[in-house]
Parts: sequence; C-alpha cells; structure tokens
Amino acid sequence: MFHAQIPFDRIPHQFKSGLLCRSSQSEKDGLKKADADPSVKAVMICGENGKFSAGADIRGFSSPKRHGVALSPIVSLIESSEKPVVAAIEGVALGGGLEVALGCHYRVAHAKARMGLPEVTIGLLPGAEGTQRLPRLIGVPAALDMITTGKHIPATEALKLGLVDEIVEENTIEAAIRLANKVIGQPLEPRRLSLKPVPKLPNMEAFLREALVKVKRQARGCLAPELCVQAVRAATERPFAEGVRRERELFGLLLSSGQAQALQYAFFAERAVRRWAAPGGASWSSAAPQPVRKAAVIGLGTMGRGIVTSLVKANIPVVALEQDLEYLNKGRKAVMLLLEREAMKMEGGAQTLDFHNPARLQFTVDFDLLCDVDLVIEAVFENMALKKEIFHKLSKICKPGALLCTNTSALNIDEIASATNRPQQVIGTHFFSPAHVMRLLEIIYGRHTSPTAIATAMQLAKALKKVGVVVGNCFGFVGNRMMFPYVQQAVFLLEEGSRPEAVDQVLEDFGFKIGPFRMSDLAGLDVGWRSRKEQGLTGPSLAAGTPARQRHGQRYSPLPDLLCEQGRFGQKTGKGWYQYERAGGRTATPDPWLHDFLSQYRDTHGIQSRFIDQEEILERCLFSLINEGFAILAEGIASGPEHLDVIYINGYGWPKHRGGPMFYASTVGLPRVLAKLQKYSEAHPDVPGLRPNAFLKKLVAVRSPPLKEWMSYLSHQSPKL
Ligand SMILES: CCCCCCCCCCCCC[C@H](O)CC(=O)SCCNC(=O)CCNC(=O)[C@H](O)C(C)(C)COP(=O)(O)OP(=O)(O)OC[C@H]1O[C@@H](n2cnc3c(N)ncnc32)[C@H](O)[C@@H]1OP(=O)(O)O
Repeated sequence: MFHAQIPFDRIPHQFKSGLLCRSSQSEKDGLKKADADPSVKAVMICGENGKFSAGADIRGFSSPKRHGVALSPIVSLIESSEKPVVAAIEGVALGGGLEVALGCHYRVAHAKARMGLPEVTIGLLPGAEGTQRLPRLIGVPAALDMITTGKHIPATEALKLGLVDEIVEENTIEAAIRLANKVIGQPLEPRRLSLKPVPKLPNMEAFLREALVKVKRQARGCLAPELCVQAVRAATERPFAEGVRRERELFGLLLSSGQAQALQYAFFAERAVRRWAAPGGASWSSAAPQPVRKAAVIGLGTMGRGIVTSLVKANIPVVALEQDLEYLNKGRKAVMLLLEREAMKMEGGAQTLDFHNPARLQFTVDFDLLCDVDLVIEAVFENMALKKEIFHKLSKICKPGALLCTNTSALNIDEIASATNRPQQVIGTHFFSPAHVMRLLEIIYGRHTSPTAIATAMQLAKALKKVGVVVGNCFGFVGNRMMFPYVQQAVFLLEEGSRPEAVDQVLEDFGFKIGPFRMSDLAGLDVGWRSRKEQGLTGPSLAAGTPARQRHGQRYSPLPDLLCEQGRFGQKTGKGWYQYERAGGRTATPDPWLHDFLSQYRDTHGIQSRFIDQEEILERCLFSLINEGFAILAEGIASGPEHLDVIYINGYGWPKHRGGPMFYASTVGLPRVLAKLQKYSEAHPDVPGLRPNAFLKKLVAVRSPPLKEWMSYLSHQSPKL
C-alpha cells in the first residue's frame, strides 16, 4: 500500500509530508513511482491531523509570486493511475482538497467530515477541474448548487449525492485501505470521472438558463457565481479537456477581477477581528472567557425575541423576562413561532431544538429568577432612564460574577454601567435585526469593562455563530456612527432634487441589499424620530426660533421629522419614503404624494431643484460614510479598518465583493476619495460629514500606504486603546 498525506493547511505544494514531497515535480514523481512499483497495489491519500485538506492557501492568490497553481496535473495524474487510488476524507475536504478527492477512484469519508467547493465565496471557481468532474459524478443540479453556493455538505449528504462511496464512524484510513484492497484488480475506467459523460437532464438548456438568472439575481453584482454557472455549462457542452480549458479561462478572469481580492480580504478580516485588543493592553491572547451555562434576556420585543431564539439555537438555557404578563404572553408566542420555524429549517439535520423544556427556556415576569444566570442581555427600548433602572436592579439580583450586557445601538455604555455596583461586568452587545439571523454582534467596552467581560462576550458571539467585533464606546459605536452621515447625505440629496427611488437604485446597483430609504421604511422612521426628539433636534424641546434647516450651526434636514408628523413611519403604517400595499406591506412603490411633498418643501425653503447624477449620489453617500470611518480609526474606537469592514459586511448589507467601506476606499484610491470630499465639502460647507478627516489627509500625504499599514500612521495611540 502506498500512502500519501495532504496537509490540512495548504495544497499549493501539495502532499507536503508523507512519501511525497514538496515540489509538484516530486509529487508527480512519487505518484509515478507508485504506479511503476509492482509491489504497490493501491494508493490511499489522506490528510494530516484528522483533516483531509482545506484547499489552496488563499493568501497565495494575491501574492505577486502566485505559485501553487499546478494542481490540475496532479489531479489528472491521480485519476490516470493504473492502480486504484482511494481518498480517506476526515475533517474537511474543501476546494482543491475536494478536487484532489475527485481525482481519486474511490472516496471514503468519516461521518463527521464536511465537503465543499467554497471557491465562489472567495471570488473564484474551482480551478483544478472541479467544475468538470463534480457534475459528471453527482449530476448538474447538485453540482451547480454546491459550486455556486460554496456550501459545505456533511458526509451523510455527500453519500446520498454519490459524492463519496462509503462513510464510516470509526477509522477512516483503515476503511479506505480495506476498500483499496477490495478493489485491487477491478477495472478503473468506470471510476475515472473525466471519462464519464455528464448525466443528461431532459431540459438542460432551460435548467442552466434559469440557474443563471437565479444566481445573477442573488449575486448583486458579484461575478463568481455567474462564472461558476458558465464553467458547469461548459461541462455539459464540451468534451472534458475543452471544459477544463474553459474553466481555466474563467478562473483567470476571476483572479484578475478585483472581486476575488476583496472577498479574500473579507475572509481574513473576519478572522483578524477575533484577535481583539482593548485599552490597557488587554487582548484576546491574555483574557479568558467565563463559561455561560445559563443566560437571561430582558424584553421580548423584536430584538429580545431574536436574541432568545439565538441562545436556544446555541443550546444555552435561557430565562426570558418581560415587565408584565400581557407582554410576556405576546413575547412567548412570538418566540415560540420563531423557534418552530427554526426547528423546521433544521429538520433532517443532526441538531434538534429543545425549546419546550422549561429547563432550557423559561418565561417569567419575576426578576428574582435571574439570580443564578451567568449572563443577562437587556433588550428593552432605547431609553437611558429605563436601562439604568434595570441595570440597578440587576446589580442587586444577579450573582457577583454575572456579565451584564445591554443591547443598544447608540447609548452610552458608561452611563448604563454607572447604575450598577459592577461596571467592570457591564458591556454593550449590539445585535442586528433579526437577531437570530444577522451575523454581526458589535461588542462595546466601556471605560471600566474588564478583559474577561470582553472575552466572554466574544465567546458568546462564537457560540451564537455570529461575528463579534469589539469596539469602543461613542454615540452610535461604529456601525451606526458611520451610517449617520450616509443617511444624512441621502436625505440632503432629496432636498436638492433627487428622489428616494433614485438614491436607493444607485446604492442597490452598487450592491447594497437595500438602499437607505427602503431600509429606513423597513426599520421604521419613528425610531430615529424618537431619538432626535430625545436629543432636542426636533419636537417640543426644540428652542423657539431655531431655523428649520439648521441645528447648532450645521445643515439639518427636517424631512424625516415632517414625514413622521404625517404618521408616515414606513412599512408599518403603509407609507413612508414609499407607499406600500397596506400597513405592514413589503412592496415599496414610488409615491406621487411624496414627490409633490418634496417639490412643495423645496419651494417653501427656496431650494432650486437640480438633476443629481448617479456618481454624485454614490460618492456623497459612500465617501461621507468612509470619512466617518477614518475619524473612528483616528479616535481609536476600532483597532483597524478590518473591523469597520467586517461590521459593514455583516450588519449593514455592504456588498462583500467590494470588501467593506475601508477596503473599497483603498481600491478607489485615497487621493480620489479625498479630492471628492474636498469638492463636496466646498459646495456644502455647513455639512461636517463631508469635511475630509485629518487621518485621511495624512494617509494621502504619506502616499496612501496599503490598508494594513494605515494604523501605523496614527501619530499618537488613541486614549481608547
Ligand atoms: C492568470 C490565469 C491563471 C489561470 C490559472 C488556472 C489554474 C488555476 C489552478 C488553481 C488551483 C485552484 C485550486 C482550488 O480550486 C482553489 C482553492 O482551493 S481555494 C481555497 C478553498 N478553500 C476554502 O475556501 C476554505 C477556507 N477555510 C475555511 O472555510 C475554514 O477555515 C475551515 C477550513 C472550514 C476551518 O474553519 P475553522 O475551524 O473555523 O478555522 P478558521 O476558519 O479559523 O481557520 C483556521 C486558520 O486557518 C486559516 N485558513 C483556513 N483555510 C485556509 C486557506 N484555504 N488558506 C489560507 N488560510 C486558511 C484561517 O485563516 C485561520 O487562520 P488564522 O486567521 O487563525 O491565522
């Protein structure tokens, strides 16, 4: 038996250890030697440390040297071997790893193994003949699904699809060797996927056409899924070798598209933010989390319901608390509905949801039941007085070590913490709606928050399968603080002559899931109105004689306030920036009433309406958001641009293939961003959001270094870090 090992971490110089060595030439030599050696009857390929392979080293694709592209010849060599080659798949077989396994004549997988071709998620397509072999093995619909989504499938599903020949609970390598011994001498021709035809579909053309329409619709400008379809189409239309040539061509296109770089940046950024740092030198490497064996959620409104659902899904027992029985019963019903839906989605999967057991999910109005929980997440209204009252109560009831989290989107964590006797255990956990779906968790430390509290919140994010991003405490934290100037510009554009649908269209074409006005209608205009009233920007507390379009010497638009005064709160009232089919309806249509209202508004305020082109819409919205990002970095509210980008991709619908706002700025070029901000700022001197931030100016002055070096240009370490 000849036995080769593929390392878990990288494919490029494949088969790093075992009997084959690093250069592709020696790998080929090794395989050839095995073929030539009459004492070798079969070959088994496995990985190291219980993992088959996670595929190519992603960093290699953006490295100027870009070696490690020679995987296809090895896969071909494996397939053409005169001796049976069996893959023993443990852990993961992803990307190039799975392509190697597809070159093998047989595949044995451990029951816990996962397989997939996730190249699409990093802006590529399987480039080692995977788009040609997989459809031949499991048929076009299943192959297309795996290749265009990049999903990882469990071994059980792989067996059903015919992707693997056998799954085992025990020793995969022994099972693979057993199979290899069994098949010695059997013809290999039928096992060589490159020789097989792609299974026919009665309606292949229509199927592929529909698939293309579907991926284009979902991709919002991301190229890779579309090119994946094209590569699979080639498998259905051309002989294997020609299909491979097409795959290579499309791979090359993607590699040089810029989107692949953005998506690969996002892959590493998401991992980089796990390495958090906070004031006083505390960081991920020194702080250990506390265990969370039981949690509580206070408030069963929209956010609280989602948070409870998330905790139950993560198998953390929860006490869900409301202020009175009426709210509790309403909340309980809503939570149960969400959980039932989640359970349906999970049906057939390995996991089940145990939410009817009171030991796992308990509903109460009794605060005393919170005495033994390890962590509380308060999710009541955005009202400082109410939050402080609750935190005061919690510090009396909860056990000494309990972590006290507040789900707030903007409020001051220090002020909330001041209501307790344990400010070191108070932390902000900003969930995004719907909380059981959205991946982002902004974790906000206050002046006194302990490293243990941060580590515990990060651990919680991981348990909830969310991306936790640690940030400092300021109004709106990172995500909403950057959102304010973006939304402000969108509204100013309406004042100057644009329409909600025009602004939304530009930003949706850019790749946002939803434009700012549709988003505002979805979230409810009343939320911001309440906050502006609390800040004294509108409503009864506004000083008499305040100019309608100015606050504190800066430009202000009363448009959203005026809509709210008309009862136009968005989807919930059936009218907002758009009109809807009914209150609670979801289909936005442009509203002639609003267009008239905007004209009258401009007349009232003597604003000369003008045509605003797409470029101006895009630049004013995005560059003001990015400008705020530079301010956040300079103030040390976030430890790097990756944090801002991960927040925007996972919480605000920023198109991932554009890498996040700060990455996008680096691709546009900082000098251009600066020049445009200068131009718009000169035209609108009363808008601070358009005034270029000093940090941006500094980076341009030092010739725009690469994004990963930006933070080293901050002259002083900010007080927050
Ligand atoms: C110009 C014309 C050119 C034409 C050329 C045509 C021919 C080209 C032929 C090219 C051959 C292509 C081969 C193939 O098709 C391409 C690929 O294989 S691309 C890679 C595909 N694989 C993936 O995308 C897997 C990505 N990884 C994961 O999904 C997960 O990491 C995991 C493997 C499921 C493990 O998850 P976790 O246990 O949660 O662990 P982490 O995610 O935290 O990862 C731990 C650690 O490992 C790093 N890492 C993981 N995978 C890779 C990788 N593939 N490359 C590099 N680094 C990887 C990860 O970043 C973590 O590191 P840390 O952040 O902790 O330092």
